[in-house]
Amino acid sequence: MIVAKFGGSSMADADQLKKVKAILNSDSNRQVAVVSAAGKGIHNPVKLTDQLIHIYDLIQAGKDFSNALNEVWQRLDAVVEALDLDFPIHEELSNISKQINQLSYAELVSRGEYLTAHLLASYLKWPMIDAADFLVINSGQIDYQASKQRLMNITKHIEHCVIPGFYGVNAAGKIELLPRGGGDTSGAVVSNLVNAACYENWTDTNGILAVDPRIVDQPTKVNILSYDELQELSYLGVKVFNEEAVQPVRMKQIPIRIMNTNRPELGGTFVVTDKNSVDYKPEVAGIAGKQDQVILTVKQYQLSSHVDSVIALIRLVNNFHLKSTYSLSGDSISFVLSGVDEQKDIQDLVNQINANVNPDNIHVTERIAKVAVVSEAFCNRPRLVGKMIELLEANSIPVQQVIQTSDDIKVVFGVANADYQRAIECLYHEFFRKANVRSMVAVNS
Ligand SMILES: Nc1ncnc2c1ncn2[C@@H]1O[C@H](COP(=O)(O)OP(=O)(O)O)[C@@H](O)[C@H]1O
Ligand SMILES: N[C@@H](CC(=O)OP(=O)(O)O)C(=O)O
Repeated sequence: MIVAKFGGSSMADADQLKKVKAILNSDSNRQVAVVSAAGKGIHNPVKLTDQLIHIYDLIQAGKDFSNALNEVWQRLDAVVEALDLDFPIHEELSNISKQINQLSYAELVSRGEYLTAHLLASYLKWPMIDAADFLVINSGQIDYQASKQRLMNITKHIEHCVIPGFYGVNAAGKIELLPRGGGDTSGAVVSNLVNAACYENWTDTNGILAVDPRIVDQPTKVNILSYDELQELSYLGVKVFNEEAVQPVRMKQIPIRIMNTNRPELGGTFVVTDKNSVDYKPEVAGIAGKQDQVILTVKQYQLSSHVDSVIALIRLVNNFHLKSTYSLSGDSISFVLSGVDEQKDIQDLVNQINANVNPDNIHVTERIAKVAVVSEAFCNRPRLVGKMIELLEANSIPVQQVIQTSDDIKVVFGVANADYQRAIECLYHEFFRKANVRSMVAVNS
């Protein structure tokens, strides 16, 4: 059995739903479709989820929300009309309208996936199984045992179904949302619950691309990834696959395929349980990054042997809820921090470190971009990092910091914000464009 998750871009309008139907019908193993709320598309510049959040905000502010609500209704109605569905959309919408002032944030926002799933189910003539009837989420944690039991009870005699992603139900019986982008996690959890042979994730790019397509025009697609590589790239912000969606499928060693709903023939990115079983292994799996990072280096004589100080430092950084990567050497620890909005934050953190750990020295470098290269090859190609630094410096991009994680899967280079784009282009050119030419020459000779 294949679980196919379709992201918002695949559910954006009637034309997209036609493509989804063709994909599902082209393989009889695709028995479960997990869907996100209608996303951005040619006719709709705003995601349905964001439209519903806007309505909730208007209600809370006591403002008129009738126009915003009308836009949502028209959008959904247009799909029903175009596909000639017999789903009672007006009844559903008027039920929601009647109680809209009493709905919680999660109840209102989850109606995006709920209604979108109903539209697809009606189009396919498959049953729709509401995630609120089986997916148990307590404070963000999935209860696999309870969810499996409930799902098995519902699906005993069902061959196909459509399931809305992004939400479930908590112990108190209330709708609970996953974090934004959580549709990927729903698809992964359902794959786990039904022991899927494959988890397909359908989106609007040709798979995982070697770099963000907003930085490099039409980057090459990555054909094969390991779970670790995918997890790292997702953690680094490769938006196409949610970081939290890796673990549920990894637990059961279910392969993942990330594919383009608009170009299914391209085959997408395949995430395999054992990358060693595959012949073609490029040096680098992907490149990702972010600007406006802060590097915080704390120096103290023989720091690495003072475990209490190291733990205290990590805890202090965590208390600030900043996303961080760190590397520890004999006398110092360096953190690359994301999400530092205010100068005040960093000063508070420095003050707390001084008060609690009293180190020899603290050094802060701001306006840094992190450029992260993900590759399983780092562990057996130790000179690869040096080659990358030489390449950047030969292109007049000074590398201010290098952090290599202890699992040898990722190297993060700190460069000036102004050099961000060029650093990514330069690494991409060397490890993907030139590598492609090299492999073509090898094949042809
Ligand atoms: N390395 C990358 N590979 C593929 N897509 C990426 C990458 N980095 C950023 N993206 C962006 O992620 C988007 C897809 O993610 P998302 O909007 O969540 O899709 P969906 O609506 O299908 O769930 C792409 O349109 C692309 O702009
Ligand atoms: N609709 C939700 C959940 C989701 O995963 O959407 P998408 O698959 O379009 O990223 C959101 O916008 O966050």
